[in-house]
Amino acid sequence: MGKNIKIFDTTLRDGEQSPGCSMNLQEKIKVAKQLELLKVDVIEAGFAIASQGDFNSVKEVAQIIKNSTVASLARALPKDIDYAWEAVKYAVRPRIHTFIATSDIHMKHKLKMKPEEVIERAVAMVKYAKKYCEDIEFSAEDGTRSDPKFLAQIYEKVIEAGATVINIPDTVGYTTPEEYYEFITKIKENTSNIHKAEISVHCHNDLGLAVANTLAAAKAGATQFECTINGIGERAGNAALEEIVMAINTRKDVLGLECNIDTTQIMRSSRLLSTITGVQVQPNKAIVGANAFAHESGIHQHGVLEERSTYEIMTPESIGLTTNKMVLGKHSGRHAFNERLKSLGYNLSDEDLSKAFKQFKDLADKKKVVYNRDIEAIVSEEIIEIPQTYKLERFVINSGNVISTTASIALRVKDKLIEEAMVGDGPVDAAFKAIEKIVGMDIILEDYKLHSVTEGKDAQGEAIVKIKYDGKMYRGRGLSTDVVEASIKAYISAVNKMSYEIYGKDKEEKAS
Ligand SMILES: CC(=O)SCCNC(=O)CCNC(=O)[C@H](O)C(C)(C)COP(=O)(O)OP(=O)(O)OC[C@H]1O[C@@H](n2cnc3c(N)ncnc32)[C@H](O)[C@@H]1OP(=O)(O)O
Ligand SMILES: CC(C)C(=O)C(=O)O
Repeated sequence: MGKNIKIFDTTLRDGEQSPGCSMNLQEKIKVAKQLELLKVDVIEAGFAIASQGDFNSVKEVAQIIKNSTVASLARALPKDIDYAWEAVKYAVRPRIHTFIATSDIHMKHKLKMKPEEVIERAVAMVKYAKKYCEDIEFSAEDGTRSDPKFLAQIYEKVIEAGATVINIPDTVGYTTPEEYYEFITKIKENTSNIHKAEISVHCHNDLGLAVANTLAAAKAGATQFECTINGIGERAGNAALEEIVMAINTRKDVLGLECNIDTTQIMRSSRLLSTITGVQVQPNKAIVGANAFAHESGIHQHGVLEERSTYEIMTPESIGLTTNKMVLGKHSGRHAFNERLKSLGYNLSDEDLSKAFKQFKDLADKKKVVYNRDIEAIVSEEIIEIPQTYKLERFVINSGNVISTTASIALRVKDKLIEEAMVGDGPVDAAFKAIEKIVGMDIILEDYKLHSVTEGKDAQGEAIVKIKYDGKMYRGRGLSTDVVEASIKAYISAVNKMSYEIYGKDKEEKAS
């Protein structure tokens, strides 16, 4: 059994302070319901005095949420506390969270208050809030840049006044894990009644240390972690809930912690928030980024296919994903490629697999990601058993809006290289004419279609060509990121079918 950590989610308050992340009432309710499903211990639903909208949101969330404590932030001012209470009083478990800055820089320049006045105000406001509500959290804003002796004094007094939770925030994301651990330890040593309150930490990510600092604080005795979904929040954001929680669960052995979160709701929570705010998480974001459970390199893919734990320290299922992702690209290997083929219903012989794999690698050199449709296209080309009587050796297109288009095509027919150049109405027409000349037969082009088989600028173009000869129709298909090449390949593929049909097995001799 590890030490139980309470998860205090402030997505709806500090998270909403992220530029571009404000949410309306309905959106806040949706997020709050999801946070309840996630089983967070505390939902900080807003800053009730900030606006009528924030007040209404905190109040509605307080009315709806049954299983989590619902808190509102309040400055150390009676009017703020009145608003906070008016909004949270409907909750099954209401909390007023009041704060005042304690660093010299904030007291002098922002509050314009002396340290004694700050202590006096903090105590008075905790007492004021306590008249309304049993559960009072007190935060010393800019805690980590405050004098720890002064902090110990203020915490001692607010606990005496009735604070049930004391928060030691790293408001500007300034501390480091070891320093934070020592800082909290010092405060504990100098606050005689600290055992009567829960110690909370609230870390910002200005140096990218928010999660590390939060976890280090647990060692010093913190039992409440403040965090947000996707790590949103003021400036560089807050400690990310999903990272904290998965660290707790995955490294129980070293951290010795546990929490009540239903981790299978993590992905859903992350996506809901992104959908609502329109702010997507970066692909390489820990836990919830699109690449967090994706493998592209052959060596990794092979390892994961053999045994997932070779490269996955947690399962995708544990955060609510159905599966990991094998991304096929230029770093992928044969194992992953073959696995994908099998999942697509193809069981290729070793020889066919080698051919298809070579084509796949060639394609992957040109495209960032190779999709299932690309693979299907490659395989259906590879497994065609029609002999390649005519093979494309090279082509050159000379085109422009002030010259006639010329296509020069070189085809290998057995051991001969035959090259022809023709003028046409555009590159495809010219190329088809040049091929027809090489083949030396009166071929009728019945149909020609071109479309993209995958997405993006680097999509593969698929050309379908239907030719007619002697009353019979032959269909060919060509693929390439270059649409002219796709068209030429399609035409040659149709010609090869025609040639096979006409000349039979000794077609190569006859055709040449
Ligand atoms: C670290 C944090 O994340 S703290 C939370 C930050 N979040 C927000 O500020 C979002 C919501 N804020 C707001 O909507 C507004 O700032 C309000 C409604 C709270 C206050 O608005 P205004 O009255 O217009 O004041 P304004 O924001 O310009 O200035 C802040 C005032 O609060 C005072 N103040 C700041 N913190 C505290 C505090 N903890 N306790 C008491 N007073 C405080 C400042 O000294 C300043 O006082 P002054 O107006 O007498 O000079
Ligand atoms: C109000 C406090 C907890 C805060 O948001 C901070 O210090 O960053």
